[in-house]
Formats: sequence, structure tokens, C-alpha cells
Amino acid sequence: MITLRGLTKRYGEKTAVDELTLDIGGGKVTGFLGPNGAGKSTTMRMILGLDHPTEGAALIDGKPYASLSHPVCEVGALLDAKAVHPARSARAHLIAQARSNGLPVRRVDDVLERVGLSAVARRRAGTFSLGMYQRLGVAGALLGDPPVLILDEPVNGLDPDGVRWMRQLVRAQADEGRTVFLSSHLMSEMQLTADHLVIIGKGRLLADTPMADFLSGTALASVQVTVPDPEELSSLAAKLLAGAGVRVETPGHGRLVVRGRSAAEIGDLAHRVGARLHQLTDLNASLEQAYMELTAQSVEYTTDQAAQKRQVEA
Ligand SMILES: Nc1ncnc2c1ncn2[C@@H]1O[C@H](COP(=O)(O)OP(=O)(O)OP(=O)(O)O)[C@@H](O)[C@H]1O
Repeated sequence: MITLRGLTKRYGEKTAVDELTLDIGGGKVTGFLGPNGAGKSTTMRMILGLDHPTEGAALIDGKPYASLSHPVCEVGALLDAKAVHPARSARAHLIAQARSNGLPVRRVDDVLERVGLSAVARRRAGTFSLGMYQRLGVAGALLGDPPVLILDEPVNGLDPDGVRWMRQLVRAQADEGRTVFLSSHLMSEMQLTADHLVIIGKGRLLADTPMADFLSGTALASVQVTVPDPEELSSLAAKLLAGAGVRVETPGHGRLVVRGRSAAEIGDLAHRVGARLHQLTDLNASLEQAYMELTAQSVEYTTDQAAQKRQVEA
């Protein structure tokens, strides 16, 4: 479990992280999202004791990182995959890490196997692709078999096979009860991987929510209804539009796309007006759409003119 309490970091006038208070629990993958410069890396660095909070606290299983008795066995992290001496082999790099943390060398071969680098374990890291660096970074994070994993952009540079491998790895770690906290700008991948979302913008908490609630709770979520009889379709649409806060689109082919009413409410109403339905389907927004909607006001750097205008007006 990771606990943030009023976590704040200021660099001079700039507030990079602004009073974050939340718990990141075990047994699930928590995705950490936010536009560039939102404060994700700074937050992760404070959890890992690499930056000091200006105010507040970041705790791992109730303790600040500096108080952990055996940190590598309590939290594993991947922040900068390329922070490896290029002349060292992957194995030598991990052996040095294992020795300095009092871990047996056999763990090195275990984790090399786990990340699929056994065949290149004796190759100089300087010859590695970005994807191989990412795997080596994950191997380092897993070395002490810690209950908490913090991964900053772990899929960056991975090919589709590597992305799928990473997804399966973090899922397996969460299924074993571990706390997995990972950032990514790849929304489609995050939608497949994370159970829970923490979203920040300009250092502030924007959302701390289960993925499913985030997707179904957005104003973009809608229900698609197919009514084969045109008269029944019109009467159902009219009844729906009579309700407050409901939007109905009619894209043709006997379909209605309804916002502002649940599938259950629409089904009940259809029953009451005697409309026969051939389809009643929840259409969740994609994570990308829901995220863009939430963070539209929080982007720090943008090429979008409308967003620039909003920023100027704010
Ligand atoms: N050492 C520093 N000195 C001054 N400002 C900093 C420092 N580190 C980060 N910042 C600023 O703090 C803000 C948050 O940066 P951070 O790197 O945490 O964002 P991020 O969400 O990880 O961004 P990205 O998605 O681009 O990696 C940014 O405005 C950044 O310029």
C-alpha cells in the first residue's frame, strides 16, 4: 500500500505536486495519468525518497522510504530504464544491484528469466534496444520480490509483443496481491491494463476512481438502442426527450444513441411504451475520450488552439 497525505512539491514559484491525498492499494494495477508536466514523475520520485516533499508525506506500507529497513524487498521501481552502465552486461548490472542489497545471486538469474533476457544476459547493456532496457529495468524492480512496484512509463519503447508481455506481467503481479502503480501516456494500453486510475493535472488530483466507474461515469457514456418499428422508435425517443438532462441522437437504421439515461431505465421505459427492442447496449467512452474530457483544462503544453484559448482565458 502506498499512502500520500497532503503531498506537495514546490520548485520556487512552481507547484509541481499540489496536496495529493490518496491510498494506492494492493491486488490491483493503478494507472497514473496526467498531461506532460502534471507532476507524475515528481510524485513517484517523492514516494521513492529521491525528492523531498515541501509539505506532506508519501509512505510505503506506513513508512517513508528512508525508514524502510530493506527497501529493495519492500518496493521495486523503474524510473529511468537507461540508467545502466553501457559497458556492463545485464547480468553484471543486476549482480551488482543484488550484492549491494544483500540478495543472493540466484535471484538475478530468476529475474532475467522472468523478463525474457536470459539469452542476452552477458551482452553489454550499451548494445540494448530501448525495449531491452525496459525489461532490464523491470528485472531490477523485481529483484527483491517486493510487494510494491512503481513503474514510470514501462511500455515506452516496447514493441507490440513487449507491450503485451508487460501487461501480463503487471497483471500477474497484481493478482498475487502486490501494489502496482504505473504511469503511461498510452491510453489504449492503460485501458487494457489498469483496474484503478489516479489522474492529476497541474499537480492536483483530478480523479481517483475504479476504471469501470471512470468510463461509465463520463458525460460521453451512452446507450445504444435498436427499435425495429419506426413508430415505436419515435414514441420511445419522444418519451426519452421529455426527461430532463437527456440527449438522443438518431443515427438511422432503427437506432437511438441516448445520453443521460441508463440501459435499465431505457429498457423499463421501452416496456411501458410498448416498444420492442432488438438491442440495448452500453457504449462506454474510451479511456482516451474520457481522459481528454477530464484533463482539457489541465494541459500545460498544447498545440490545440482551443485549449490555448481556454488557458489564456483562465
Ligand atoms: N528539478 C526541477 N526543478 C524545477 N522544476 C521541476 C523540476 N522537476 C520537475 N519540475 C517541474 O515540475 C512539473 C512536474 O514535472 P514532472 O516531470 O513531475 O511531470 P510529469 O507528469 O512526469 O510529466 P511527463 O509526462 O512529461 O513526464 C513540471 O512543470 C516540471 O517542469
